[in-house]
Amino acid sequence: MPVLVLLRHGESLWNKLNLFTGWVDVPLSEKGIKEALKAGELLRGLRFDVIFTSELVRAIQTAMLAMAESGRVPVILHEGRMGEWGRIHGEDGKDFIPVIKSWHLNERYYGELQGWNKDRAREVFGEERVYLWRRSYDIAPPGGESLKDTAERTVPFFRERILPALEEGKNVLVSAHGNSLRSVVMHIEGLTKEEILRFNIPTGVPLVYDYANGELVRRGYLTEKGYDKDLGI
Ligand SMILES: O=C(O)[C@@H](CO)OP(=O)(O)O
Repeated sequence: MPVLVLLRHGESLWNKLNLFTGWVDVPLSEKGIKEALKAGELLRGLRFDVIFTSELVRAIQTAMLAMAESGRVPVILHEGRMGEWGRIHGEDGKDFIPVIKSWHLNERYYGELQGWNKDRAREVFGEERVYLWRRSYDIAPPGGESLKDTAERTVPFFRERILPALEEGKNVLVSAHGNSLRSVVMHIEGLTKEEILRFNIPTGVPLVYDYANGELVRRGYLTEKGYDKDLGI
């Protein structure tokens, strides 16, 4: 039975500084690197056939680090000259996992909030307003994307690229972001606008689904103690 794993990147250097990040392309912190390696350890029993990541380095790093000790080598499929010159020829190079990057999986574009400290933003704009910008379905931060706007690019990508891979029987890892993954989970689980307000995904904890008879069935968050089915909403 094919498996879908959704993985929010480990802590980034801007998560650590409590700054709104969005499309600002910052790397993982040391804690984030450890979280990614830990996720990889937990996922060791699964053999992934394809990996999808956003175009942002924190998601790419997370996927690569998680796969570091998997016994197989994740290889980014670049386009253009990089793609031509990076082609694999020898038989020995066969055991790789294709990594497909797409901006469709990028974090919500945070517009004018990118670079603001989250506590400072609450002081200036008020607790309630900032909460709605961050967690509501259709209230967009100034100049940025609401979750609904984000879903307009993540969900078609999910339908057109990720679901077909599952239908082909492939095990799929998706390494992306808090809000881009919230929009995907909202779609998979059919969450309401009220439920999505309360839903957030922890960094570096794999959320696992089984794909059976055209349906995704939640196995839950994979932790050291096993699976935890509770989405916390
Ligand atoms: O800053 C961001 O890009 C995101 C994820 O860290 O913020 P939020 O905590 O509002 O989801």
